[in-house]
Amino acid sequence: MRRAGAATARLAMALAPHARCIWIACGPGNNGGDGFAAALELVRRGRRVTVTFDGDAQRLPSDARDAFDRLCAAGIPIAPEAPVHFDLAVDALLGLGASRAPGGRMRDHLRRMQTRGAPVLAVDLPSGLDADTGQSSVDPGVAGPGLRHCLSLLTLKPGLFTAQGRDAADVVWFYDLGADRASVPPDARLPGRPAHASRPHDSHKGSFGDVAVIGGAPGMTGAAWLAATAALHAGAGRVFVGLLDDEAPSPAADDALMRRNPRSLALDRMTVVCGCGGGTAVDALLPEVLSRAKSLVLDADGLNALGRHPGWRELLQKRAQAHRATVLTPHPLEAARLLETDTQAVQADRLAAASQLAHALGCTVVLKGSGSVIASPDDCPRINPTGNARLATGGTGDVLAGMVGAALASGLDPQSAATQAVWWHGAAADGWPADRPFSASQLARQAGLGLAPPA
Ligand SMILES: NC(=O)C1=CN([C@@H]2O[C@H](COP(=O)(O)OP(=O)(O)OC[C@H]3O[C@@H](n4cnc5c(N)ncnc54)[C@H](O)[C@@H]3O)[C@@H](O)[C@H]2O)[C@@H](O)CC1
Ligand SMILES: Nc1ncnc2c1ncn2[C@@H]1O[C@H](COP(=O)(O)OP(=O)(O)O)[C@@H](O)[C@H]1O
Repeated sequence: MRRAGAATARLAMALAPHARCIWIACGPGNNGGDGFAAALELVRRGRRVTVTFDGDAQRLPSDARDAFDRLCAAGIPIAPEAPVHFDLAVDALLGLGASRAPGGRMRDHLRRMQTRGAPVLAVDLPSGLDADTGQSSVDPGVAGPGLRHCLSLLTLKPGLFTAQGRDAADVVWFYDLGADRASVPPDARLPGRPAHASRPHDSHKGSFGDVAVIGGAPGMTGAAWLAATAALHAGAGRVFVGLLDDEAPSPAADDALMRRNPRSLALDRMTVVCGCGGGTAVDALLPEVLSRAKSLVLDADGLNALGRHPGWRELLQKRAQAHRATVLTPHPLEAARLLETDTQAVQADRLAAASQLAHALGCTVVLKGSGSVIASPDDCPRINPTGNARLATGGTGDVLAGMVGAALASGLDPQSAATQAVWWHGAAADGWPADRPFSASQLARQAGLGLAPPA
């Protein structure tokens, strides 16, 4: 606890070096104890603190009680009220032990921290955030840049990076408390920037694979063109578009895209991206696609078709037995349909939902949304750390499907292809110039990414 307190104090001083008042809001458990220890350290270093305590000193766990006693012995009072002005707030109300939504004075304190415009540093976890799932019992609201920080102790928690976690925690710092946890298996991994490998000079378009996009039913052809454009810009060798609307004209998209009758495609030799704007028309082709595609990305209406025809899931299992790569890219509603549940249940535990689907269907699953989860049957799930709410606009999922297709076509295994494509897709949105309008069609042309070529 002393180490946690000292680390919190150091970070507080770095975040607000000229703070005239640091408010430390302490709760009834060891998270509060970390707050007491931080307050003591800050006072030792000459900082002015106001400490509030929402709990009962007689019922503090022993380490927290020690820290509380040391604070009292140093003559640091517990303030009856939160300060009117503060330059930094330290949220040490609830950490891992939060068992219900904060109420009463604790809730008022959290609201005060969120609305005063001063930065907030949460110790270990933002109060009310579930460490495993990223569900928050407190509305995290929206904060400006640099206003929310979380110092995660001992381990990084999955909930900081998915669902509501990214809004609640925002900037995540990590201190391992000096403990060696190398032997503890992780619940999830955070992928870093994928390796940037250059293409060998001695390569040709056949070296990077063929992608065929099958989708684009009447009125929805744009989705298929978006996926195809993204696949092309992401580096696929050749990209074919098999529209389900025979009559639709080809837009003035990239000239390099090749239009084909979807029934004439050599599926066995291609990476097929199926479902983008497919409507129910995709149903007529899906069994053949599932049976024959060399590798497959199933998105949108392809996933919905699978929900309507549970018998076709067997074809996915057969693909797995034949070691044919398959990646499903559901958003939470599509995942809910496949799991026969609702969106709320999927969002309540995104890691579990993605893993359950991956196991049930024997393929890699990308559960999209803030902190996309990538799960494969026999691998630790990944939580993608890139991306932002710019992506919350129509068509960006089609772009992702095309990017995953290009990555698979280049020879990457499904888990790596999905992880790398999701990473670059998010990174493109993160690096988007503030003065440039964002749209899925613009994004599709930025899909040129650092996808590593096959080993
Ligand atoms: N190995 C560890 O577990 C470590 C724990 N540390 C700290 O200890 C924290 C966990 O401590 P605790 O397990 O004591 O848990 P917390 O400090 O999160 O709180 C648990 C207490 O809060 C009460 N409580 C739960 N929900 C409440 C609500 N909504 N309103 C009011 N009271 C509520 C519980 O009845 C219990 O008394 C970590 O988050 C971290 O800050 C760190 O010092 C580092 C090491
Ligand atoms: N708030 C957000 N933060 C990060 N990524 C997001 C956010 N909203 C959407 N995305 C990403 O944008 C894409 C949207 O996909 P999807 O919902 O299928 O849209 P569409 O069907 O319109 O193409 C996904 O990759 C998703 O992860």
